Amino acid sequence: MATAEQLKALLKSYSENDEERFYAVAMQVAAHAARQGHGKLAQEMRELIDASKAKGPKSQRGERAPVPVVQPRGELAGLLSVSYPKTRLADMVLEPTLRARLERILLEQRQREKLLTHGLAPRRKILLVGPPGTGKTLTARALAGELSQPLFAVLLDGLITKFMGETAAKLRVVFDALQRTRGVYLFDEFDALGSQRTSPKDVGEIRRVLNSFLQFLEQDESESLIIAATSHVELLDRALFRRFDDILEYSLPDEAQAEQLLRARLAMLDTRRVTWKQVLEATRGLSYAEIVRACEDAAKDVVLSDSDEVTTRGVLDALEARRGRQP
Ligand SMILES: Nc1ncnc2c1ncn2[C@@H]1O[C@H](COP(=O)(O)OP(=O)(O)OP(=O)(O)O)[C@@H](O)[C@H]1O
Repeated sequence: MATAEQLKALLKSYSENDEERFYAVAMQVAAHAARQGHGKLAQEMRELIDASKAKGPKSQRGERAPVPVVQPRGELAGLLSVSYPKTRLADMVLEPTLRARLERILLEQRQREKLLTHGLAPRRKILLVGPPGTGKTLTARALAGELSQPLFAVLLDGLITKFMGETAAKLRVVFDALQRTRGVYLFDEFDALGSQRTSPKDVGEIRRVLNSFLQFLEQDESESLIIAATSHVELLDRALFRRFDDILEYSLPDEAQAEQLLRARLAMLDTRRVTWKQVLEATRGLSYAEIVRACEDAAKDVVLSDSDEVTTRGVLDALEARRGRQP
């Protein structure tokens, strides 16, 4: 029989439409069955997998692909990119206070009518701060997924450099869209916009852009959730902070969080012989994103060597290789 972890991984890859992972886990289940002496069952499973694969990717089988409900057009197309994430908060490893605060935002969003009838406004303007790879973008995806709303990523680079001189006008276009189409709007790498007014690099343009942004943010009474994310909180002008309903801080994972992440990402493989203590020590100083990539590398090595057993050495090497890539 498949292990509980394998079943979980199977269900997760199915719900995320990750066909490749689904087949990989299914093959692991078959291998597991074979090792347990259920050769016939294992063979049947492999045949079912091969038959399904032979039909080609599901997305190309003439089945209806999900049709995006909204697609930015015209001027907006260069300013917003839309996606419809299926991510849930439960997919993230989060420090308990942070999880509670995100759940609070969701609760207020879900109960907005109730709050509004009592003259109360739900939290809507959120600032996320913390080092790269700690889940700020993933949070925006999870909030959109939980609320079944589209995620609009604001293309800040385009906004500032491409339309130099017209940036405030472009910002207005974004805020108009935000009013018209309810969704989760992510201003990622927000520091590009909100750099300190006194910074030497800071010429008039950035200051004007920042001021317009602050004004738009303040005036905005839409139903959309506005999320600004930055890895450089020190670059932000303090004046920005009071315009947000909530400021959430992200940090690198501690050992318990790293373990949760590693176990979840290696769930489709056999990790029974891994010495977690040693592995966890090696995760120190790495971000969630780096640990996830190390898991992918370690898992690929296992699969490519026709095994399903993760070794301590394998994970340590993958983590070390990721650390080597740090700037
Ligand atoms: N808290 C987390 N729980 C689970 N996975 C995570 C978490 N944080 C990051 N990841 C993994 O790392 C990837 C990159 O994370 P994300 O883009 O959200 O980081 P970020 O904080 O927005 O970084 P940046 O500042 O570089 O944009 C995610 O897609 C996910 O695979």
